[in-house]
Amino acid sequence: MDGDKKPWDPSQLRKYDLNLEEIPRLHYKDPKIDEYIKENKPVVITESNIVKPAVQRWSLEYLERNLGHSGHTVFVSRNHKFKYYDEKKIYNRVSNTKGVEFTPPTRKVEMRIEDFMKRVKEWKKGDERIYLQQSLTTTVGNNIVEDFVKFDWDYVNGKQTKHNWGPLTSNLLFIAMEGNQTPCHYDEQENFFAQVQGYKRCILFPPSQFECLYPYPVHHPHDRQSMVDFERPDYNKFPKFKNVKGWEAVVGPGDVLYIPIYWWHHIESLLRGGPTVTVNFWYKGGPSTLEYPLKDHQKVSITRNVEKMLLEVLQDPKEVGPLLRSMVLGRYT
Ligand SMILES: CC1(C)c2ccccc2-c2ccc(C[C@@H](CC(=O)O)C(=O)C(=O)O)cc21
Ligand SMILES: [Zn+2]
Repeated sequence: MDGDKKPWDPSQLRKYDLNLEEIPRLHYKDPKIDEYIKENKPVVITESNIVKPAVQRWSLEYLERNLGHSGHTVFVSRNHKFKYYDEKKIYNRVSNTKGVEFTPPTRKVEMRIEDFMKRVKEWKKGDERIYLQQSLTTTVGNNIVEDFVKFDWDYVNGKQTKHNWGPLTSNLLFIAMEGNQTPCHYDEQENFFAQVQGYKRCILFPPSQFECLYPYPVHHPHDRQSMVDFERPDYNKFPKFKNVKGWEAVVGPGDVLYIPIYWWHHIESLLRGGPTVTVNFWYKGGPSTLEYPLKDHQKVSITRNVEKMLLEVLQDPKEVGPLLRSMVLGRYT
C-alpha cells in the first residue's frame, strides 16, 4: 500500500515570493462551511458529490468522445499565462490609456475537440499553449448532459438559497494543459470551483488587499486583472505588493473551492501534472444593501463606479488619473 505516495509534490508548484496560508479543507457535511460562506471566506469542500459523475467518468478520452461536434472556444497563448481581456474595451477610444495600441496576449479560436486533444498530446516545449472553455449547455453531447443533471444540485442549490446568492449564471468546463496559468484577477460573481481531473494550485487574496494588487483601470481591456506579474514583480512600480498576504489550496478531483465574490485568484495547473479538467458554478452576488460598516468588496465596487462615472464625463482616459490626483493629493493625504 503506497499510502505515503502524495498525489503531487512541491516541485510541481511555480516559485513565488508570497506570504501564504492554507485555505481550510472541510468535509461537505461540516456546518462550519456555512460560516465561511456567510463571512465571504474561501473554503475547500471535500468528499462531496457535487460533480461526482464527472470525477468518475470525464477522462480526456470520454470528453473527446462525448463533448460534442460543434467547435469549442479555445484560447491560445505564446507562454504559460492566459490573461483575460475584454474585447469590447480594446477598440473604443477610451481603452488605450497612453495612446498605445493594446496587443491581446492571447487569441481565441474555435477548435474541434479532436484537434484540441491532439495538440495537447503532441505539445512540445516552445509550442503555443491552449486552454479550452466550454459552456455546459445542451450543445454538448447527451452523455455529458446526463452526467451534468446528476451533479448534486440539492447541495449547491441549498447553499445558493441559504446564502441569498443570485441566480446561477453559468457552468463552464475548462480543459487546461499542465502548467497553464490564469493570472491574478477577480470576478464579480460567487464561484463554486469544482476540480474534476488533475490538480490546480489556487492562490487567493481578499478584496481588502486591493491596494497591494494594483488592478488595471476599469476601462482597460485587462479590467479586474492585477498589473503585477507574480513571476517577476516590479516592486518599484508596485511597492505594496511586498505586503500582500494570501491563501492557497491545491485542489484535486472532487474538491470544490468556494471563491467568494470579488476575491482575487491566481490559478495554475501543476507542472508535469498532465491536463486538468474543472467545472465552475458562477452565481450573481446577493442583494447588496449598503449596510454599515461596508464590506470590503462593496468598497471595491464603489471605486469601480467612481472610475466609470469619471470616464463617462471626462471621455478621455488620460484625464482620469490627473483629476483623481488633483482631488486627493494634499487634500485627502
Ligand atoms: C484562462 C481562461 C480560459 C480564460 C481566457 C480568456 C477569457 C476568460 C478565461 C477564463 C475564465 C475562467 C477560468 C477558470 C478559472 C481560472 C482557471 O481555472 O484557470 C477562473 O478564473 C474562475 O473560475 O473564475 C479560466 C479562463
Ligand atoms: Zn476567475
